[in-house]
Amino acid sequence: MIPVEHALHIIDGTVVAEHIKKVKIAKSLGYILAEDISAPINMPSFRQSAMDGYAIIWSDSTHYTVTEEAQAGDAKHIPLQAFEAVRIFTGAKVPDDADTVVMQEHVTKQDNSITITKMPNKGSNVRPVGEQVSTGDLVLKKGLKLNEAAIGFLAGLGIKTVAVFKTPKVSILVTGNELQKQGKPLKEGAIYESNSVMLKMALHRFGIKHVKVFHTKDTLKATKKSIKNALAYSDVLLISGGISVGDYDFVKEALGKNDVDELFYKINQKPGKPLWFGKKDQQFVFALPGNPASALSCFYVYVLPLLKKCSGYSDYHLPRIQAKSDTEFKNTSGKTLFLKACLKDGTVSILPSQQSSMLNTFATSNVLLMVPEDVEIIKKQDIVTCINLESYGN
Ligand SMILES: Nc1nc2c(c(=O)[nH]1)N[C@H]1C(S)=C(S)[C@@H](COP(=O)(O)OP(=O)(O)OC[C@H]3O[C@@H](n4cnc5c(N)ncnc54)[C@H](O)[C@@H]3O)O[C@H]1N2
Ligand code: MOO
Repeated sequence: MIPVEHALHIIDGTVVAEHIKKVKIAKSLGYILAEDISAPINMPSFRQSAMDGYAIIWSDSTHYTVTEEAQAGDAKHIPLQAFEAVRIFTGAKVPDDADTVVMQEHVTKQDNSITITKMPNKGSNVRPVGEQVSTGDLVLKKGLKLNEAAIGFLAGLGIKTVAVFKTPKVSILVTGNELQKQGKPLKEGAIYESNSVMLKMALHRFGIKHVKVFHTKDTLKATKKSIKNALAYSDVLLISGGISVGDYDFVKEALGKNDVDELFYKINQKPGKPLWFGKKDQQFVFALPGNPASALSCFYVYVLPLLKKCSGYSDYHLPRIQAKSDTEFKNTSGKTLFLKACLKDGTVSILPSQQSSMLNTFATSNVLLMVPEDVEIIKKQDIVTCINLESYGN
């Protein structure tokens, strides 16, 4: 059995290959940029008016004659002399000879002449060429998570496609003869299968929408075959159940028979002690304990970071935050605990139903309170470390 920090260190040390694809920018939301982006054009690419008003050659005079009009989109060259003004609109090309735009609110107009009531500084309201970025500037760096602002910026630069990190293909393999689908009354000795739905939702929340689910009966032969089938489909395989020490827990042996190399098995933690992690070439396998709260807790602490790493994130662990506990809790297990808890206004409450079979209070948890293996008691007012379950894909 290895300590939690050791298992996390193994996840951190796992080298993942860069899988990259080109996508249209409108399909790139939420992906991590896999290339540096240099500006292909100046932005703006011409001197732009920042206001609706009048373009002039700045002088001490407040009187100007309006000679022409420049609309947004106009490309024509408009010559301008001293004491002349060009009626201009926001976004329009400022005549080459003009150096200043006066807002129309600071002007009174009589026929074709204007009087400036509030003279701006020379150069006002003219956006210079390349004010935002210049051609060739490194404007977005590889590793950035693409949000709507970044995509809007790319669109403004005229860029149509970008290279992003692919999200891994994930499949789930569910083990357990006792499992029954929803829709019919429970048979004696059976339970409704919930882990595949839960894990699928956790993957959906991260942005992995297409998840293939496999099922196997609890025999070595069937488990071995199902793992083979699931591996044929996936970059990352999540197995639920069958990883403990019972006579019908065949997952570990079946993984060995499929040449998946073990990277760790059994962590000194609760829940999730029998978590197994391994690798076959560039494919990764997590065998998650079947108890629902164990499976979900392991997903947050170990699986999600690996998925984020494969997807190009450099900061891939869920953030840890410090909070004040309002609950006393004894840790007599000598294990690191991940407790279902609710954080509000800097104070964290440990919830009831901590057993690994129970999801009822996980449903209202927004953090996992982490109790290190050597801490025997958490007292009220103690500052504790919490894993934030809400800032998921940042
Ligand atoms: N003698 C020992 N027994 C157990 C140990 C141990 O160290 N020695 N470890 C316990 C711990 S801790 C855990 S966690 C579980 C993990 O067992 P498995 O990963 O082999 O999981 P299963 O036995 O298949 O299932 C455990 C539990 O979860 C329910 N389950 C399973 N799959 C699903 C599903 N898809 N949806 C909902 N619920 C599921 C299953 O019915 C069991 O109740 O082992 C302990 N035993
Ligand atoms: O590790 Mo198990 O998840 O404690 O029940």
